Amino acid sequence: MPLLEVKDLVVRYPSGTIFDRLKGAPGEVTVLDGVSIAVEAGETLGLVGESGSGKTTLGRAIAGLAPLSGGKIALAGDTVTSRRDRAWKTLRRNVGFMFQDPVAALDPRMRLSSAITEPLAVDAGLLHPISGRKRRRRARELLAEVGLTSDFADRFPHQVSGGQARRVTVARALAMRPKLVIADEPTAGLDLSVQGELLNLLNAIQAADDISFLFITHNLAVARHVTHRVAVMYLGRIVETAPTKTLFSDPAHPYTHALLNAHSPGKPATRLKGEAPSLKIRPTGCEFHTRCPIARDICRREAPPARELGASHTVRCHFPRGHEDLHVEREAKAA
Ligand SMILES: Nc1ncnc2c1ncn2[C@@H]1O[C@H](COP(=O)(O)OP(=O)(O)OP(=O)(O)O)[C@@H](O)[C@H]1O
Repeated sequence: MPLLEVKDLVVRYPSGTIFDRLKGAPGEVTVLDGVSIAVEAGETLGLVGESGSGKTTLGRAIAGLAPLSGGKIALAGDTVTSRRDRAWKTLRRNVGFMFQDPVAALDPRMRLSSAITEPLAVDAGLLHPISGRKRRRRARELLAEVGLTSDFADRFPHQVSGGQARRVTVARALAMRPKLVIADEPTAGLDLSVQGELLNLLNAIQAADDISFLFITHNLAVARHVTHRVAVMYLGRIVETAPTKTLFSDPAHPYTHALLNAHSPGKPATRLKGEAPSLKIRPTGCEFHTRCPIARDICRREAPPARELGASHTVRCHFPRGHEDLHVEREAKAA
């Protein structure tokens, strides 16, 4: 059984004003549309895709920070389908979240010892508050775990560098001794040497405690370096999942292929051709057909089901690259 299993997850947010709704516009936008992923204990699953594809929303939903409109999240066998479930609290405890912007995530008036141990205080609640002494002791332990000296406990967020702030967010994510850490763009904005140090730290933490990571990143070179498997998101859906080596050597989905081409090693990253459609007006059939170089009629009509291409390799495409035998089957069905 995987540590984390997400099945058919749907997240919708209210959208538009009441006047838009009176004019017939939909009152909500579907940000995640039937997402399924699994993460094994001690595994790092990368989550890649263009900006706006829903990566952060998926991370937040798994950490219990976004409303669930459908589907389920199971962590170590405990299933959550809504915030009212008893297991939701267990989920919050067992999933640590490293926010994308560490400086914005830390309260500028809060000393780092309080910021790091805030999840403990929130979990303990007002009825059984955790003592200040315990919090300071745990803060010192956590600072040591992320390679910062205990004098950081008394500092404020503006008194630390970008790399140190990232370490503070790692410490905070580890406060509850989670089984899974969601790292949202953990290396963004860091220079190469600091990036390397942070990745080494995450690697050491994983090796010591068998923690699993969901590693959200734009940086495909980093994803290739640190992940065991990668899931590719497009418009709120997972379009391909594969072991990292397979994904980079034999991408099967035309979107994955385009994404890798836009991020060729040694060249500056380029934007993909065409604009991603709005979440409010989802294309019919395959969501990628409006930008896909090989789209055919069936792609405009029918959403492709998830298909197994090999060990842990799944794709949602009627005509996966390198699997022409499956194309024949699709074409015969279309005819
Ligand atoms: N609270 C919200 N209410 C309405 N729409 C939202 C909300 N949160 C996210 N969205 C929308 O959901 C979509 C996906 O956003 P999300 O931040 O999850 O994408 P992302 O892939 O993480 O992008 P980035 O890489 O830029 O962080 C975006 O169109 C965003 O505007």
